[in-house]
Amino acid sequence: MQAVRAHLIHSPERGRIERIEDALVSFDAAGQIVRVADGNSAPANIDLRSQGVLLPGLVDLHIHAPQFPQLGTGLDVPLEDWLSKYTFPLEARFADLTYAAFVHDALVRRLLANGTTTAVYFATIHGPSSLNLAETCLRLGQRAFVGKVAMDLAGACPDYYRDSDAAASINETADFIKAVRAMPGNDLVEPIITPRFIPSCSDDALAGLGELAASTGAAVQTHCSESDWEHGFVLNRMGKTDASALDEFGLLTRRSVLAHAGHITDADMDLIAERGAGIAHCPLSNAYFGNAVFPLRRALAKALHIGLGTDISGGHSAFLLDNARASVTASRMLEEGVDPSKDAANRGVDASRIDFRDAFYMATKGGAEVLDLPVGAFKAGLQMDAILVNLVDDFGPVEDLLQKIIMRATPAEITQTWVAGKCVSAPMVHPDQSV
Ligand SMILES: Nc1nc2[nH]cnc2c(=O)[nH]1
Repeated sequence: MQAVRAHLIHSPERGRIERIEDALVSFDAAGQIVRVADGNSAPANIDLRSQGVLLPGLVDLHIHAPQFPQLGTGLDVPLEDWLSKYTFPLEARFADLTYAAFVHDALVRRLLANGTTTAVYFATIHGPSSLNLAETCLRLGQRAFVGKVAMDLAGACPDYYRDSDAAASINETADFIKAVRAMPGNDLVEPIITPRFIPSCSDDALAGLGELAASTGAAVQTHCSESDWEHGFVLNRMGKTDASALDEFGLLTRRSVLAHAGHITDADMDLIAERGAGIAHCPLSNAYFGNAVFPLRRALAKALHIGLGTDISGGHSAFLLDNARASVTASRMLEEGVDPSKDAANRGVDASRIDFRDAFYMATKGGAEVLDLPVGAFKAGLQMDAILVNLVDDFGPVEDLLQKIIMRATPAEITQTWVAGKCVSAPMVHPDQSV
């Protein structure tokens, strides 16, 4: 048993923030929290009270690992052109395992340093590079879901970057699920079935992957109603929306993560809520590719499971808190409207704003709920996944600390990252002093 003494802030339920001054968090060898008690109730192994405040680790629901090399660039064209101009050529380079391993190592270290304790990844179409990403997460101690990307539709995908046919998409995904589950000592990484999006997959591939989800119980991730083009393309091909088509293919389950979902209808929201599927809200990426602002508050009011995603590299930041604050900003723009030539009364959508409390919940416990993972708060039975935040230039009352962290903390102010009871990143600590 280990015990960490620290000041804590968490949001065990949406809308409720709890600050616990001087707590003792005790956890077992598997990282499971056994007790949260008063700071002086028992001896501590580590005392972090003078070094900042401990928050639950950040849960990033949507990352394209192979797009890390182009982070911050290429956002000058719409989604459909961005894929063929920049993204497919870059992802195709991951056939080279040496290159893939180099990028994966850099990315996972960067995300851990930025406080991402749980990451949901799209890898590439290649089995070996996808498995290398899963191995990298396990080696560096990041909790993760990793998906080998399935995309087989000739004409929609370039010949140099696609699965040879539907059977290859299905069989290679099945092999990948087995390989990840068989990684020695794997208690952190799960495979996730990953049809890229409906436009790049044949009906046969989607149906086969849906059957695989049922037979393996694996989680599912895909893009859903992301942009006008994508939403319209699916309506045209399927005669229905992404959400209802995914449902018919068996791909809309309690274990599904739908990225973006900016154009879902009210009926889609009801269906997603009924299935218990979750949404990865990616406000930075949506500003470039989404053509609209996701009606987040309306979706939260329907009790959908919603967390946040960086969408590296559709979003230009590898720091989830940049998306937390962007979710607040985007909601304010939706509420107020964006076109000053319209009069104020008709400019925006009433009752759309969220604030830092909702953003904090989505970045932590909300993301955990989407994944049905025992993380996201400090409570007996949950895992000890946490970040130590040491805000510099903090002069105000302690009541404002969380708001300041959510709205303006930098990656450098995240000074330790803990996953499953182990400190896996302490970028500001000299190796000689590491815990
Ligand atoms: N943002 C984003 N949307 C997609 N839709 C299909 N592929 C992608 C991708 O790589 N990024």
